[in-house]
Amino acid sequence: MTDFSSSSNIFEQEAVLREDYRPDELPERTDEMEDLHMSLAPAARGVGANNVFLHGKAGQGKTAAAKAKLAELQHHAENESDHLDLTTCYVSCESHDLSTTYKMASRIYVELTGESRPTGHATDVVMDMMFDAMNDIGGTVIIVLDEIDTIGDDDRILYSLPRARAQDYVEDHVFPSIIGISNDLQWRDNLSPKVKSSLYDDSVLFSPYDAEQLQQILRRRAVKAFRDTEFIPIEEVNADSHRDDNIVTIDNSDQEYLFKTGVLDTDVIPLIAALSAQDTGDARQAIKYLRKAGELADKNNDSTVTEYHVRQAQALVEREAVVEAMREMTTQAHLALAALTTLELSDDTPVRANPTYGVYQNIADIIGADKLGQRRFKDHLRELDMQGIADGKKATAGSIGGPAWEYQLQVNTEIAVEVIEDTPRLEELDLGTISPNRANR
Ligand SMILES: Nc1ncnc2c1ncn2[C@@H]1O[C@H](COP(=O)(O)OP(=O)(O)OP(=O)(O)O)[C@@H](O)[C@H]1O
Repeated sequence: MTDFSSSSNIFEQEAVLREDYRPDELPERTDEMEDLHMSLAPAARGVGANNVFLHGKAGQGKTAAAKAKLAELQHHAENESDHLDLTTCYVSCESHDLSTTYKMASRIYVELTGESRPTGHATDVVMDMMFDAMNDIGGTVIIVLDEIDTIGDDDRILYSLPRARAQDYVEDHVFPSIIGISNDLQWRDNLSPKVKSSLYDDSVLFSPYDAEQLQQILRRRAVKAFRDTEFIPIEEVNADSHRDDNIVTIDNSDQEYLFKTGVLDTDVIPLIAALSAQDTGDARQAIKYLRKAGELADKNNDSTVTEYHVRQAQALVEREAVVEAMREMTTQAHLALAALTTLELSDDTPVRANPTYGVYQNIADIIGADKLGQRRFKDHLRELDMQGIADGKKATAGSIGGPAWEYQLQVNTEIAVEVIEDTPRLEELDLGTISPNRANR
Protein backbone atom coordinates (compact mmCIF):
# COMPACT_ATOMS: atom_id res chain seq x y z
CA MET A 1 0.00 0.00 0.00
CA THR A 2 1.29 3.49 -0.87
CA ASP A 3 1.38 6.00 2.00
CA PHE A 4 -0.15 9.45 1.65
CA SER A 5 2.31 12.32 1.76
CA SER A 6 1.72 15.99 2.51
CA SER A 7 4.68 17.15 0.45
CA SER A 8 5.64 16.77 -3.18
CA ASN A 9 8.94 16.66 -5.08
CA ILE A 10 7.22 18.16 -8.05
CA PHE A 11 4.47 20.58 -7.05
CA GLU A 12 4.76 23.88 -5.25
CA GLN A 13 1.12 24.94 -5.63
CA GLU A 14 -0.87 22.24 -7.38
CA ALA A 15 -4.17 24.13 -7.08
CA VAL A 16 -3.05 26.48 -9.86
CA LEU A 17 -3.58 23.62 -12.31
CA ARG A 18 -7.11 22.89 -11.14
CA GLU A 19 -10.25 23.81 -13.06
CA ASP A 20 -11.46 26.35 -10.49
CA TYR A 21 -8.26 28.43 -10.60
CA ARG A 22 -8.87 31.88 -12.11
CA PRO A 23 -5.91 33.23 -14.08
CA ASP A 24 -4.96 36.87 -13.41
CA GLU A 25 -4.66 37.65 -17.11
CA LEU A 26 -5.48 36.27 -20.54
CA PRO A 27 -3.01 37.95 -22.89
CA GLU A 28 -3.84 35.50 -25.70
CA ARG A 29 -7.39 36.89 -25.67
CA THR A 30 -6.59 40.59 -25.79
CA ASP A 31 -8.59 41.14 -29.00
CA GLU A 32 -11.60 39.17 -27.79
CA MET A 33 -11.52 40.99 -24.42
CA GLU A 34 -11.40 44.27 -26.32
CA ASP A 35 -14.50 43.26 -28.32
CA LEU A 36 -16.24 42.26 -25.12
CA HIS A 37 -15.19 45.57 -23.59
CA MET A 38 -16.93 47.43 -26.41
CA SER A 39 -20.10 45.41 -25.86
CA LEU A 40 -20.14 46.24 -22.15
CA ALA A 41 -18.96 49.84 -22.49
CA PRO A 42 -22.50 51.29 -22.91
CA ALA A 43 -23.21 50.08 -19.35
CA ALA A 44 -20.49 52.39 -18.04
CA ARG A 45 -22.22 55.24 -19.89
CA GLY A 46 -25.47 54.44 -18.09
CA VAL A 47 -27.45 52.99 -21.01
CA GLY A 48 -27.07 49.26 -20.36
CA ALA A 49 -24.68 46.77 -21.95
CA ASN A 50 -25.23 45.22 -25.36
CA ASN A 51 -26.30 41.60 -25.48
CA VAL A 52 -23.28 39.63 -26.54
CA PHE A 53 -22.71 36.08 -27.60
CA LEU A 54 -19.33 34.40 -26.99
CA HIS A 55 -18.76 31.30 -29.04
CA GLY A 56 -15.96 28.92 -29.91
CA LYS A 57 -14.87 25.40 -29.07
CA ALA A 58 -14.37 24.10 -25.52
CA GLY A 59 -11.48 25.39 -23.41
CA GLN A 60 -10.87 28.58 -25.37
CA GLY A 61 -11.13 30.97 -22.43
CA LYS A 62 -14.70 32.21 -23.08
CA THR A 63 -15.83 31.81 -19.48
CA ALA A 64 -12.54 33.10 -18.11
CA ALA A 65 -12.75 36.17 -20.38
CA ALA A 66 -16.36 36.93 -19.44
CA LYS A 67 -15.61 36.67 -15.71
CA ALA A 68 -12.46 38.77 -16.00
CA LYS A 69 -14.20 41.52 -17.98
CA LEU A 70 -17.17 41.62 -15.61
CA ALA A 71 -14.76 41.87 -12.65
CA GLU A 72 -13.18 44.91 -14.37
CA LEU A 73 -16.59 46.47 -14.92
CA GLN A 74 -17.52 45.78 -11.30
CA HIS A 75 -14.30 47.43 -10.18
CA HIS A 76 -15.13 50.45 -12.34
CA ALA A 77 -18.67 50.60 -10.89
CA GLU A 78 -17.42 50.45 -7.31
CA ASN A 79 -14.38 52.70 -7.56
CA GLU A 80 -14.57 54.99 -10.55
CA SER A 81 -18.17 55.61 -11.47
CA ASP A 82 -20.87 57.67 -9.77
CA HIS A 83 -23.68 56.44 -11.90
CA LEU A 84 -23.06 52.77 -12.78
CA ASP A 85 -25.21 50.71 -10.48
CA LEU A 86 -24.16 47.20 -11.53
CA THR A 87 -25.43 43.74 -10.67
CA THR A 88 -23.92 40.72 -12.38
CA CYS A 89 -24.92 37.13 -12.13
CA TYR A 90 -23.26 34.02 -13.53
CA VAL A 91 -25.39 31.00 -14.35
CA SER A 92 -23.99 27.67 -15.54
CA CYS A 93 -26.90 26.28 -17.53
CA GLU A 94 -25.45 22.81 -17.93
CA SER A 95 -24.59 22.09 -14.33
CA HIS A 96 -28.06 23.21 -13.27
CA ASP A 97 -29.76 21.39 -16.15
CA LEU A 98 -31.53 24.56 -17.29
CA SER A 99 -33.19 22.93 -20.27
CA THR A 100 -36.40 24.97 -20.30
CA THR A 101 -37.45 28.60 -20.04
CA TYR A 102 -39.04 27.78 -16.69
CA LYS A 103 -35.85 26.33 -15.22
CA MET A 104 -33.67 29.13 -16.55
CA ALA A 105 -35.98 31.91 -15.29
CA SER A 106 -36.24 30.32 -11.86
CA ARG A 107 -32.46 29.90 -11.60
CA ILE A 108 -31.89 33.55 -12.52
CA TYR A 109 -34.51 34.52 -9.93
CA VAL A 110 -32.64 32.49 -7.28
CA GLU A 111 -29.30 34.06 -8.24
CA LEU A 112 -30.70 37.59 -8.16
CA THR A 113 -32.71 37.33 -4.95
CA GLY A 114 -31.02 34.63 -2.89
CA GLU A 115 -34.52 33.21 -2.31
CA SER A 116 -35.30 29.52 -2.77
CA ARG A 117 -36.28 28.14 -6.17
CA PRO A 118 -39.91 28.91 -7.09
CA THR A 119 -41.95 25.78 -7.70
CA GLY A 120 -45.49 25.05 -8.76
CA HIS A 121 -45.99 28.18 -10.86
CA ALA A 122 -46.72 28.64 -14.55
CA THR A 123 -43.76 29.67 -16.71
CA ASP A 124 -45.19 33.17 -17.19
CA VAL A 125 -45.40 33.68 -13.45
CA VAL A 126 -41.76 32.68 -12.92
CA MET A 127 -40.70 35.00 -15.74
CA ASP A 128 -42.62 37.82 -14.04
CA MET A 129 -40.91 36.98 -10.74
CA MET A 130 -37.54 37.19 -12.49
CA PHE A 131 -38.35 40.58 -14.03
CA ASP A 132 -39.78 41.84 -10.71
CA ALA A 133 -36.50 40.87 -9.05
CA MET A 134 -34.71 43.02 -11.64
CA ASN A 135 -37.09 45.92 -10.94
CA ASP A 136 -36.29 45.64 -7.23
CA ILE A 137 -32.56 45.65 -7.90
CA GLY A 138 -32.61 48.37 -10.57
CA GLY A 139 -29.69 49.68 -12.62
CA THR A 140 -27.61 47.56 -14.99
CA VAL A 141 -28.16 43.83 -14.63
CA ILE A 142 -25.81 41.62 -16.65
CA ILE A 143 -26.56 37.92 -16.70
CA VAL A 144 -23.96 35.46 -17.95
CA LEU A 145 -25.61 32.33 -19.32
CA ASP A 146 -22.81 29.80 -19.75
CA GLU A 147 -23.55 26.76 -21.95
CA ILE A 148 -26.64 28.67 -23.06
CA ASP A 149 -27.37 25.94 -25.63
CA THR A 150 -28.55 23.65 -22.80
CA ILE A 151 -31.92 25.38 -23.15
CA GLY A 152 -32.80 23.34 -26.24
CA ASP A 153 -36.01 24.26 -28.08
CA ASP A 154 -37.92 25.84 -25.18
CA ASP A 155 -36.00 29.08 -25.67
CA ARG A 156 -38.67 31.75 -25.14
CA ILE A 157 -36.58 33.35 -22.40
CA LEU A 158 -33.81 33.98 -24.93
CA TYR A 159 -35.87 36.51 -26.79
CA SER A 160 -37.80 37.87 -23.80
CA LEU A 161 -34.75 38.67 -21.68
CA PRO A 162 -32.72 40.63 -24.23
CA ARG A 163 -35.84 42.58 -25.25
CA ALA A 164 -37.13 43.12 -21.72
CA ARG A 165 -36.91 46.91 -21.94
CA ALA A 166 -38.42 47.15 -25.41
CA GLN A 167 -41.33 44.94 -24.31
CA ASP A 168 -41.85 46.79 -21.00
CA TYR A 169 -41.17 43.62 -19.00
CA VAL A 170 -38.97 45.78 -16.76
CA GLU A 171 -39.24 49.36 -15.57
CA ASP A 172 -37.33 52.28 -17.10
CA HIS A 173 -34.63 52.28 -14.42
CA VAL A 174 -33.56 48.70 -15.24
CA PHE A 175 -31.09 47.78 -17.99
CA PRO A 176 -30.87 44.01 -18.32
CA SER A 177 -28.60 42.27 -20.78
CA ILE A 178 -27.13 38.85 -21.46
CA ILE A 179 -23.70 37.47 -22.11
CA GLY A 180 -24.47 34.12 -23.76
CA ILE A 181 -21.66 31.56 -23.98
CA SER A 182 -21.73 28.43 -26.10
CA ASN A 183 -19.35 25.93 -27.61
CA ASP A 184 -22.07 24.39 -29.76
CA LEU A 185 -21.51 26.18 -33.03
CA GLN A 186 -24.34 24.33 -34.72
CA TRP A 187 -26.85 25.40 -32.07
CA ARG A 188 -25.96 29.01 -32.79
CA ASP A 189 -26.40 28.45 -36.54
CA ASN A 190 -29.78 26.80 -36.00
CA LEU A 191 -31.31 29.44 -33.72
CA SER A 192 -34.58 30.84 -34.97
CA PRO A 193 -34.15 34.27 -36.61
CA LYS A 194 -36.34 35.76 -33.88
CA VAL A 195 -34.03 34.59 -31.08
CA LYS A 196 -30.90 35.28 -33.07
CA SER A 197 -31.81 38.88 -33.71
CA SER A 198 -32.62 39.63 -30.07
CA LEU A 199 -29.74 37.70 -28.58
CA TYR A 200 -27.03 39.00 -30.82
CA ASP A 201 -26.30 42.68 -30.55
CA ASP A 202 -22.70 41.56 -30.78
CA SER A 203 -20.87 38.28 -31.05
CA VAL A 204 -17.27 37.37 -30.35
CA LEU A 205 -15.60 34.30 -31.80
CA PHE A 206 -12.87 32.59 -29.75
CA SER A 207 -10.76 30.74 -32.31
CA PRO A 208 -8.67 27.76 -31.19
CA TYR A 209 -5.36 28.47 -29.51
CA ASP A 210 -2.29 27.57 -31.52
CA ALA A 211 0.70 25.70 -30.06
CA GLU A 212 2.64 28.86 -29.25
CA GLN A 213 -0.27 30.39 -27.34
CA LEU A 214 -0.78 27.14 -25.43
CA GLN A 215 2.91 27.11 -24.50
CA GLN A 216 2.57 30.60 -23.03
CA ILE A 217 -0.53 29.61 -21.06
CA LEU A 218 1.21 26.49 -19.74
CA ARG A 219 4.41 28.31 -18.80
CA ARG A 220 2.54 30.95 -16.80
CA ARG A 221 0.79 28.19 -14.86
CA ALA A 222 3.97 26.11 -14.52
CA VAL A 223 5.97 28.80 -12.72
CA LYS A 224 3.27 28.96 -10.06
CA ALA A 225 2.47 25.25 -9.89
CA PHE A 226 5.89 23.57 -9.93
CA ARG A 227 8.84 23.63 -7.58
CA ASP A 228 12.05 25.24 -8.63
CA THR A 229 10.47 26.85 -11.72
CA GLU A 230 10.70 30.55 -12.57
CA PHE A 231 10.98 33.19 -15.28
CA ILE A 232 14.12 35.32 -15.26
CA PRO A 233 14.13 38.43 -17.49
CA ILE A 234 16.69 37.88 -20.23
CA GLU A 235 18.65 41.00 -19.24
CA GLU A 236 19.48 39.36 -15.92
CA VAL A 237 20.82 36.17 -17.45
CA ASN A 238 24.38 35.32 -18.36
CA ALA A 239 24.30 34.59 -22.13
CA ASP A 240 26.37 31.40 -21.90
CA SER A 241 24.49 29.81 -19.05
CA HIS A 242 21.37 28.58 -20.79
CA ARG A 243 19.98 26.69 -23.76
CA ASP A 244 18.30 28.82 -26.40
CA ASP A 245 15.15 26.71 -26.35
CA ASN A 246 14.57 27.86 -22.78
CA ILE A 247 14.29 31.49 -23.87
CA VAL A 248 10.59 32.20 -24.03
CA THR A 249 7.88 34.83 -24.18
CA ILE A 250 4.96 34.70 -21.79
CA ASP A 251 2.55 37.26 -23.21
CA ASN A 252 2.09 39.61 -26.17
CA SER A 253 5.03 41.83 -25.24
CA ASP A 254 8.39 41.13 -26.83
CA GLN A 255 9.99 40.71 -23.42
CA GLU A 256 12.00 37.49 -23.33
CA TYR A 257 12.64 35.37 -20.27
CA LEU A 258 14.72 32.40 -19.33
CA PHE A 259 12.28 29.65 -18.35
CA LYS A 260 14.30 28.00 -15.62
CA THR A 261 12.97 24.78 -14.17
CA GLY A 262 14.44 21.98 -12.16
CA VAL A 263 11.43 19.68 -12.49
CA LEU A 264 10.12 19.91 -16.08
CA ASP A 265 12.13 18.43 -18.94
CA THR A 266 12.61 20.93 -21.77
CA ASP A 267 10.30 18.92 -24.07
CA VAL A 268 7.35 18.74 -21.70
CA ILE A 269 5.57 22.03 -22.37
CA PRO A 270 6.20 22.08 -26.15
CA LEU A 271 4.94 18.51 -26.39
CA ILE A 272 1.73 19.16 -24.43
CA ALA A 273 1.06 22.31 -26.45
CA ALA A 274 1.60 20.44 -29.71
CA LEU A 275 -0.72 17.59 -28.67
CA SER A 276 -3.50 19.97 -27.65
CA ALA A 277 -3.05 22.24 -30.66
CA GLN A 278 -3.42 19.19 -32.94
CA ASP A 279 -6.78 18.51 -31.31
CA THR A 280 -8.82 21.65 -30.86
CA GLY A 281 -6.41 23.98 -29.10
CA ASP A 282 -8.21 23.40 -25.82
CA ALA A 283 -6.39 25.14 -22.95
CA ARG A 284 -8.34 23.14 -20.37
CA GLN A 285 -7.09 19.91 -21.90
CA ALA A 286 -3.49 21.18 -22.07
CA ILE A 287 -3.53 22.24 -18.41
CA LYS A 288 -4.99 18.87 -17.48
CA TYR A 289 -2.20 17.03 -19.30
CA LEU A 290 0.35 19.11 -17.41
CA ARG A 291 -1.29 18.39 -14.06
CA LYS A 292 -1.66 14.66 -14.71
CA ALA A 293 1.93 14.39 -15.98
CA GLY A 294 3.09 16.05 -12.75
CA GLU A 295 0.91 13.74 -10.66
CA LEU A 296 2.33 10.68 -12.41
CA ALA A 297 5.91 11.82 -11.83
CA ASP A 298 5.05 12.54 -8.21
CA LYS A 299 3.43 9.14 -7.77
CA ASN A 300 6.54 7.38 -9.16
CA ASN A 301 8.78 9.48 -6.91
CA ASP A 302 10.52 10.77 -10.05
CA SER A 303 12.38 14.02 -9.64
CA THR A 304 11.44 15.40 -13.08
CA VAL A 305 8.42 15.34 -15.35
CA THR A 306 9.36 13.87 -18.74
CA GLU A 307 7.85 13.14 -22.14
CA TYR A 308 7.02 9.65 -20.86
CA HIS A 309 4.75 11.11 -18.15
CA VAL A 310 3.07 13.36 -20.71
CA ARG A 311 2.28 10.45 -23.04
CA GLN A 312 0.89 8.48 -20.12
CA ALA A 313 -1.12 11.49 -18.97
CA GLN A 314 -2.57 11.97 -22.43
CA ALA A 315 -3.76 8.36 -22.62
CA LEU A 316 -5.25 8.60 -19.12
CA VAL A 317 -7.08 11.86 -19.78
CA GLU A 318 -8.48 10.66 -23.11
CA ARG A 319 -9.59 7.38 -21.62
CA GLU A 320 -11.26 9.20 -18.73
CA ALA A 321 -13.05 11.52 -21.15
CA VAL A 322 -14.47 8.66 -23.21
CA VAL A 323 -15.34 6.51 -20.22
CA GLU A 324 -17.03 9.38 -18.46
CA ALA A 325 -18.96 10.47 -21.52
CA MET A 326 -20.00 6.89 -22.28
CA ARG A 327 -21.17 6.35 -18.74
CA GLU A 328 -23.68 9.14 -19.19
CA MET A 329 -24.60 8.31 -22.79
CA THR A 330 -27.64 6.45 -24.01
CA THR A 331 -27.25 3.35 -26.19
CA GLN A 332 -28.02 5.50 -29.22
CA ALA A 333 -25.12 7.81 -28.43
CA HIS A 334 -22.88 4.76 -27.97
CA LEU A 335 -23.91 3.65 -31.46
CA ALA A 336 -23.07 7.06 -32.92
CA LEU A 337 -19.62 6.83 -31.35
CA ALA A 338 -19.20 3.26 -32.62
CA ALA A 339 -20.13 4.41 -36.16
CA LEU A 340 -17.63 7.23 -36.12
CA THR A 341 -14.94 4.94 -34.69
CA THR A 342 -15.61 2.42 -37.50
CA LEU A 343 -15.03 5.16 -40.07
CA GLU A 344 -11.90 6.25 -38.24
CA LEU A 345 -10.57 2.68 -38.42
CA SER A 346 -11.20 2.54 -42.17
CA ASP A 347 -9.49 5.92 -42.64
CA ASP A 348 -12.68 7.54 -43.90
CA THR A 349 -12.67 10.54 -41.58
CA PRO A 350 -13.37 13.45 -41.53
CA VAL A 351 -16.77 12.32 -42.63
CA ARG A 352 -20.19 13.92 -43.05
CA ALA A 353 -23.20 12.92 -41.00
CA ASN A 354 -24.95 11.05 -43.85
CA PRO A 355 -22.37 8.30 -44.44
CA THR A 356 -21.90 8.03 -40.68
CA TYR A 357 -25.64 7.47 -40.40
CA GLY A 358 -25.32 4.55 -42.85
CA VAL A 359 -22.71 2.88 -40.64
CA TYR A 360 -24.83 3.60 -37.58
CA GLN A 361 -27.73 1.76 -39.22
CA ASN A 362 -25.49 -1.25 -39.89
CA ILE A 363 -24.38 -1.34 -36.27
CA ALA A 364 -27.93 -0.92 -34.96
CA ASP A 365 -28.96 -3.92 -37.13
CA ILE A 366 -26.11 -6.03 -35.76
CA ILE A 367 -26.97 -5.44 -32.11
CA GLY A 368 -30.72 -5.33 -32.72
CA ALA A 369 -31.21 -1.75 -31.50
CA ASP A 370 -33.92 0.67 -32.65
CA LYS A 371 -32.80 3.11 -35.32
CA LEU A 372 -33.21 6.84 -34.90
CA GLY A 373 -34.11 9.18 -37.76
CA GLN A 374 -31.26 11.10 -39.34
CA ARG A 375 -32.01 14.31 -37.54
CA ARG A 376 -31.80 12.81 -34.09
CA PHE A 377 -28.74 10.86 -35.09
CA LYS A 378 -27.06 14.16 -36.04
CA ASP A 379 -27.86 15.51 -32.55
CA HIS A 380 -25.77 12.65 -31.13
CA LEU A 381 -22.82 13.53 -33.35
CA ARG A 382 -23.14 17.10 -32.19
CA GLU A 383 -23.17 15.94 -28.61
CA LEU A 384 -19.96 13.95 -29.17
CA ASP A 385 -18.40 17.09 -30.57
CA MET A 386 -19.37 19.13 -27.53
CA GLN A 387 -18.01 16.49 -25.18
CA GLY A 388 -14.63 16.68 -26.89
CA ILE A 389 -14.91 13.04 -28.05
CA ALA A 390 -15.38 14.02 -31.69
CA ASP A 391 -14.31 17.09 -33.55
CA GLY A 392 -16.93 18.64 -35.85
CA LYS A 393 -15.95 21.22 -38.44
CA LYS A 394 -17.96 22.98 -41.08
CA ALA A 395 -16.96 21.52 -44.45
CA THR A 396 -15.63 24.02 -46.97
CA ALA A 397 -18.41 25.99 -48.57
CA GLY A 398 -20.01 25.14 -51.90
CA SER A 399 -22.21 22.24 -50.90
CA ILE A 400 -25.81 22.31 -52.04
CA GLY A 401 -28.28 22.97 -49.24
CA GLY A 402 -25.95 24.95 -46.99
CA PRO A 403 -22.67 24.06 -45.33
CA ALA A 404 -22.36 20.49 -44.07
CA TRP A 405 -20.48 19.37 -40.98
CA GLU A 406 -17.67 16.86 -41.01
CA TYR A 407 -16.64 14.78 -38.04
CA GLN A 408 -13.67 12.82 -36.86
CA LEU A 409 -12.70 11.30 -33.56
CA GLN A 410 -10.84 13.66 -31.33
CA VAL A 411 -9.72 11.03 -28.86
CA ASN A 412 -7.29 8.27 -29.69
CA THR A 413 -9.00 5.60 -31.83
CA GLU A 414 -7.59 2.69 -29.81
CA ILE A 415 -9.02 4.16 -26.62
CA ALA A 416 -12.44 4.60 -28.24
CA VAL A 417 -12.35 0.98 -29.49
CA GLU A 418 -11.30 -0.27 -26.07
CA VAL A 419 -14.07 1.58 -24.27
CA ILE A 420 -16.70 0.52 -26.82
CA GLU A 421 -15.62 -3.10 -26.43
CA ASP A 422 -16.01 -2.77 -22.65
CA THR A 423 -19.57 -1.48 -22.97
CA PRO A 424 -22.01 -4.32 -22.21
CA ARG A 425 -24.46 -3.78 -25.06
CA LEU A 426 -21.64 -3.38 -27.60
CA GLU A 427 -19.17 -6.00 -26.46
CA GLU A 428 -20.14 -8.41 -29.28
CA LEU A 429 -19.36 -5.77 -31.89
CA ASP A 430 -16.18 -6.24 -33.93
CA LEU A 431 -15.69 -2.72 -35.27
CA GLY A 432 -13.00 -3.79 -37.76
CA THR A 433 -15.49 -6.00 -39.63
CA ILE A 434 -18.32 -3.49 -39.99
CA SER A 435 -18.80 -2.19 -43.48
CA PRO A 436 -18.25 1.56 -43.63
CA ASN A 437 -20.67 1.62 -46.52
CA ARG A 438 -24.38 1.05 -45.98
CA ALA A 439 -24.95 0.09 -49.62
CA ASN A 440 -22.33 -2.71 -49.52
CA ARG A 441 -23.82 -4.42 -46.57
N1 LIG B 1 -5.50 32.65 -22.22
C1 LIG B 1 -5.56 31.90 -21.12
N2 LIG B 1 -4.65 32.07 -20.13
C2 LIG B 1 -4.70 31.31 -19.01
N3 LIG B 1 -5.60 30.35 -18.80
C3 LIG B 1 -6.52 30.14 -19.75
C4 LIG B 1 -6.56 30.90 -20.95
N4 LIG B 1 -7.59 30.45 -21.72
C5 LIG B 1 -8.18 29.46 -21.03
N5 LIG B 1 -7.56 29.27 -19.84
C6 LIG B 1 -7.89 28.27 -18.84
O1 LIG B 1 -8.39 27.12 -19.51
C7 LIG B 1 -9.53 26.57 -18.86
C8 LIG B 1 -10.72 26.61 -19.77
O2 LIG B 1 -11.09 27.97 -20.00
P1 LIG B 1 -12.62 28.43 -20.05
O3 LIG B 1 -13.46 27.63 -19.07
O4 LIG B 1 -12.67 29.89 -19.93
O5 LIG B 1 -12.96 27.96 -21.52
P2 LIG B 1 -14.35 28.02 -22.30
O6 LIG B 1 -14.02 28.51 -23.66
O7 LIG B 1 -15.36 28.77 -21.50
O8 LIG B 1 -14.68 26.48 -22.37
P3 LIG B 1 -16.10 25.73 -22.27
O9 LIG B 1 -16.88 26.19 -23.44
O10 LIG B 1 -15.70 24.29 -22.36
O11 LIG B 1 -16.68 26.10 -20.94
C9 LIG B 1 -9.71 27.39 -17.60
O12 LIG B 1 -9.03 26.73 -16.55
C10 LIG B 1 -9.03 28.72 -17.91
O13 LIG B 1 -8.55 29.33 -16.75
